[in-house]
Amino acid sequence: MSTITVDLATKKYDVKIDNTLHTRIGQEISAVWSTRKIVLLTDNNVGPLYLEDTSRQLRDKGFDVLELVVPAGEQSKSLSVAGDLIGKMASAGFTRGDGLIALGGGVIGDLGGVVASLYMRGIAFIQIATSLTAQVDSSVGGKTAVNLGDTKNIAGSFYQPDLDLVDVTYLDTLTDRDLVEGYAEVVKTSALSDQNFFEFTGQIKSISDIREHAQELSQRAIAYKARVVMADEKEAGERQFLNFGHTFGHAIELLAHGELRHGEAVAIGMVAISSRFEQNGIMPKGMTDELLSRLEAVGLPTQSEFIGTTHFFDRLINDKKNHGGVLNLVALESIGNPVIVKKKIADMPAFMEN
Ligand SMILES: NC(=O)c1ccc[n+]([C@@H]2O[C@H](COP(=O)([O-])OP(=O)(O)OC[C@H]3O[C@@H](n4cnc5c(N)ncnc54)[C@H](O)[C@@H]3O)[C@@H](O)[C@H]2O)c1
Ligand SMILES: O=C(O)C(=O)C[C@@H](O)[C@H](O)[C@H](O)COP(=O)(O)O
Ligand SMILES: [Zn+2]
Repeated sequence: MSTITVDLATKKYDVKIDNTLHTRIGQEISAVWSTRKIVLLTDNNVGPLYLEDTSRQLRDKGFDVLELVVPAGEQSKSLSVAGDLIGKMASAGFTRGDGLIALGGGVIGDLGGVVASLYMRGIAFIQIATSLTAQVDSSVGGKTAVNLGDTKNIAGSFYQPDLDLVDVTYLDTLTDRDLVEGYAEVVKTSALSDQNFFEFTGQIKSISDIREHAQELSQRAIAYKARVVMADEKEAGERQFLNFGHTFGHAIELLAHGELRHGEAVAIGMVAISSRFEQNGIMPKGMTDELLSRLEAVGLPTQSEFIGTTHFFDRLINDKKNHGGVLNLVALESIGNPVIVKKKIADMPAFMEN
């Protein structure tokens, strides 16, 4: 088992990575939580696969489990779904000393984090990450959020879990499309992190390579993300780097109205911003091709007809790196050396053309 500790000013928790954790859920959770009422939140894809066994393990340790299941997919990251869950918890008599466990991918983690942070102004929270996106990225670092209309992650909080369990065995039941989506975040992290990690993603040539190396990819991605989050929990500075490809990615994700997964949109966003910065001399020649080869090797999309449209530019205003009409865009001076480049939103159409 490998353990990466996220040590923050007000909270310290472990991310445990091991392929036997799914058999030891009760043991791992009872080691950090006293017996209490628990919401076990999942979606209707993960539920039929893992809810019964997870619930049983928790009950065997004396926890009182309320299973709550939402429809799978981004649509469940909404204030109305969060409100519905909070209502169900209140009806079931949940109190401040109780807890919520998110058993699922990034949607369940982000939604569960919002609910845990709002219920009675905050109850204890644990993540069991079942998708690659959740394992390599979303379950670590405490960003929680729901979407509102056509704005992505607009309502949320920084709310750290007490424990994060990452077991790659769960990926056996994940579809290739959902696996590959998560891999886009791994490519992102490897480029931000260091040459050695970037060379490692350069050796991943197929979906079966991702599956074979999932645990090492997770360990490396989590180690990098944990370091960044420990240095800048609330995204005042270097945590913005984790948003590489996301300013364009989130805009494309929304304009695609559910046709693109988050990671797919991020793949397109990384390529689009890199090729602009490469042409402007901010990123070195050849780096966009390096990213492209990694993304294309596993079949990720790398282009979108939405880029450069009026709707696309309109969406940039909701980026959290928009400070008074100036965007903090993430570029890479070299692998392992991300930088922030400031651009006025009003100048973005010209930036994309020249
Ligand atoms: N908080 C963060 O730091 C952060 C980071 C990255 C992404 N995100 C968010 O995460 C979301 C994307 O995450 P995702 O790709 O995990 O999406 P998701 O949670 O929708 O999971 C993708 C699909 O896989 C299914 N699934 C999950 N685990 C499974 C398993 N083990 N077996 C079978 N099916 C399984 C889900 O039911 C869903 O249909 C987006 O909303 C994105 O904005 C958040
Ligand atoms: O953890 C972070 O910080 C990230 O930015 C990770 C991203 O991969 C993730 O998609 C995040 O949810 C984006 O957040 P937002 O602040 O741009 O909404
Ligand atoms: Zn992301």
